[in-house]
Amino acid sequence: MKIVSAEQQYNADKITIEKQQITSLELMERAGGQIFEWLDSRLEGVPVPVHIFCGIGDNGGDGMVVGRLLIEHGYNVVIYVVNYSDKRSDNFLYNYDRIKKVTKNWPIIIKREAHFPKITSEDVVIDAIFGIGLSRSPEGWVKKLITYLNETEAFKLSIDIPSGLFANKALEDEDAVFLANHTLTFQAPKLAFFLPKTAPFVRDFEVLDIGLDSDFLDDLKPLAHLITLFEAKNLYKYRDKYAHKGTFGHALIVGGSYGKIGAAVLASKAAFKIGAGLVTAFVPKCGYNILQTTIPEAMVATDKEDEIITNIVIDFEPTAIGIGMGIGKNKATAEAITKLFKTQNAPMVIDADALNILAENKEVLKLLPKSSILTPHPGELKRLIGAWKDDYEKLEKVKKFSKKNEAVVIIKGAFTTIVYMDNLYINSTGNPGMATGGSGDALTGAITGLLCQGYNILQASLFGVYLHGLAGDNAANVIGYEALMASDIIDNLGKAYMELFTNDMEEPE
Ligand SMILES: NC(=O)C1=CN([C@@H]2O[C@H](COP(=O)(O)OP(=O)(O)OC[C@H]3O[C@@H](n4cnc5c(N)ncnc54)[C@H](O)[C@@H]3O)[C@@H](O)[C@H]2O)[C@@H](O)CC1
Ligand SMILES: Nc1ncnc2c1ncn2[C@@H]1O[C@H](COP(=O)(O)OP(=O)(O)O)[C@@H](O)[C@H]1O
Ligand SMILES: [K+]
Repeated sequence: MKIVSAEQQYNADKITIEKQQITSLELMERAGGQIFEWLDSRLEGVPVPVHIFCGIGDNGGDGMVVGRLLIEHGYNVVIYVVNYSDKRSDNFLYNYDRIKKVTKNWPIIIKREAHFPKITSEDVVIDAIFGIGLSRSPEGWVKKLITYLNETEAFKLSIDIPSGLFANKALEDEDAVFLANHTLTFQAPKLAFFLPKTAPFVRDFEVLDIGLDSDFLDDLKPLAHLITLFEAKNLYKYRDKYAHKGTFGHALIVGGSYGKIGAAVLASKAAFKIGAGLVTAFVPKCGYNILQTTIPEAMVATDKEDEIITNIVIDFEPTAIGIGMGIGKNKATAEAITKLFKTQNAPMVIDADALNILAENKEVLKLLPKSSILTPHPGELKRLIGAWKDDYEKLEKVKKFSKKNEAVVIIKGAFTTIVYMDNLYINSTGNPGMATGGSGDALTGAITGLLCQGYNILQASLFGVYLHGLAGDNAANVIGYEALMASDIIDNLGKAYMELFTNDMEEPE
C-alpha cells in the first residue's frame, strides 16, 4: 500500500475531481459519508453523546458532513466550530450551512477557553479540527482545546489525521497534538502514522477508500510503501515439486561467544524454519555441544578459540551469511569479520555486534560488501550514522548510507522500516511482545534463510521482516505479549507462511 505525501494527496483529489467530473463538495460528501458509515455500524443507533470539533478548513467540512448525517439518523450530536480564523473554506461554509436544514441546534462557536464544553467518559469526541492542511503547530486557546480534549476520557476519533500532526513533516510541538484512540484516514496512510515520535498520537488507524483516481495513484512514486498481506503474498516464491535441499541454499550463521551461544542457536533455527535447505553454524568451541544438541538438523563448525570467534574457516560455499549475533567486540573478532568481508562473496545479513564493530572501525565499514543487509535497532543505528534531530532527518541519513554502501538497512522497532537506496518500506506486522531478548537474532536467521532460497536482498528483507512480525503476532494471540519469547516467534514462522494463503484456501460462499 502506498504512503503518500500531503501534496500528492491534494493532487489526487484534484485529478479525481477532474476525471470523475465531480465537485470537491461531492468528494467531501463521499469522505464524510464513509466516516458516518464507520460510526453508524459501531454505534448501531445508540444515542451516545457525540461531540464533533470542526476547524474551518476542509477537515472541518468533513466533520460537518459527518455531523449532518449523524443528526439525520437520529444520533445525539453536538457540533462545535473551532473558530481559529475567519478564513473559512468554501466546502466548510457550504456544509456548515447545510446543518441548518437538519437541526435547530446551530453549531456552537468556540473562540476562547471559556467556551470549552464539558465532556464525560461516556462521550465520543470527533476531531475534525485540522487535517493535512496544517501549516504550523496550533497555539494559544486552540492548543489548550487540544490538551483539554486529550485529558478527557471520552473515546477520541480523528478524521484523516490527528489535529496538530503534519502528514510528512517533523513534529514541532508535541503538546499541541490531539491524542486519538483511532484515526480514519482517507485513501492512503500518512508517513507520520509510522514514525516513532508521531505514531503514538495515531494509535490505531484505518484507511477509507474514497475512490480517488486509481491511475494517478498507481503511477506515483510514494513516500514509502506499507508492507501488508497483499505485498507479502506477492513476494512468496512457490516451491517446485522436484526441489531438493540443494535448491534452498546453505546458510552460514556466524554468531555466539561464551554466555551468548543462544544467539547462534536462535538464528540457525530461524534460518531452518523459514526454509533454508542447509544450515551451518560457526561458533566458538564452547558452542559445539549446545548447537549439536539443540538443533540436530544443523551442521556446526567451530573456531579454534573456546570462547570467542577469531578466524572464520569453512569448507563450503555458503549461499548467504548471517553474522554478528552475540559475537562481542573483541579485537580478534573484528579481525575475523574483516577477513570474512574480504574473502566472501555471498550476501550477508549483518547484525548486533557486527554492526557495532562496523561503527567503531570505519576501515572495516569501507570493506562492507555491496548488497549487504544491515539490521540495526535504533541504538545500533545511532552508532552507525550518528545522531539525528528528528525522524525525517534519520530517514534521509539512512537513505544516504544505503546509497553509499549499496546496502539494505532495516531499522528495527515498532513499524520496522526498510531502507534501500531512495526507497522506504514500512512493515505492518509485529507487536510489543516481541520486545524481548533474541527476537532480533531470529530475524537475522530468517532473512539469511530467505536469501538462501533465492529471494534477492530487498525481497528477503521485506518478506523476512513481515513473516517475523506475523509469527510474533500469531504467538501473541495465543500466549499474550508478556510470555512471548524469541523461540515462540521462530515456532510460529510456519503458521505465518500458511496464513499468507488462508483466505485463498477458503471455499467460496
Ligand atoms: N479537498 C478535498 O476534496 C478533500 C479534502 N478532504 C479533507 O480536507 C483536509 C484538508 O483540508 P484543508 O486543506 O482545508 O486543510 P485543513 O482543514 O487541514 O486546515 C487547516 C486550515 O487552517 C489553516 N491553518 C493551518 N495551520 C494552522 C494553524 N496552526 N493555526 C491556524 N490556522 C491554520 C490552513 O491555512 C488551512 O486552511 C483533509 O485532511 C481532509 O480531511 C476530504 O474531504 C477528502 C476530500
Ligand atoms: N513494540 C514492537 N512492535 C513490533 N516489533 C517489535 C517491537 N519491539 C521489538 N520488535 C521487534 O523485535 C525485534 C527486536 O530486535 P533486537 O532489538 O535486535 O532484539 P535482540 O537484540 O534482543 O534480539 C525486531 O525485529 C523488532 O522489530
Ligand atoms: K483531524
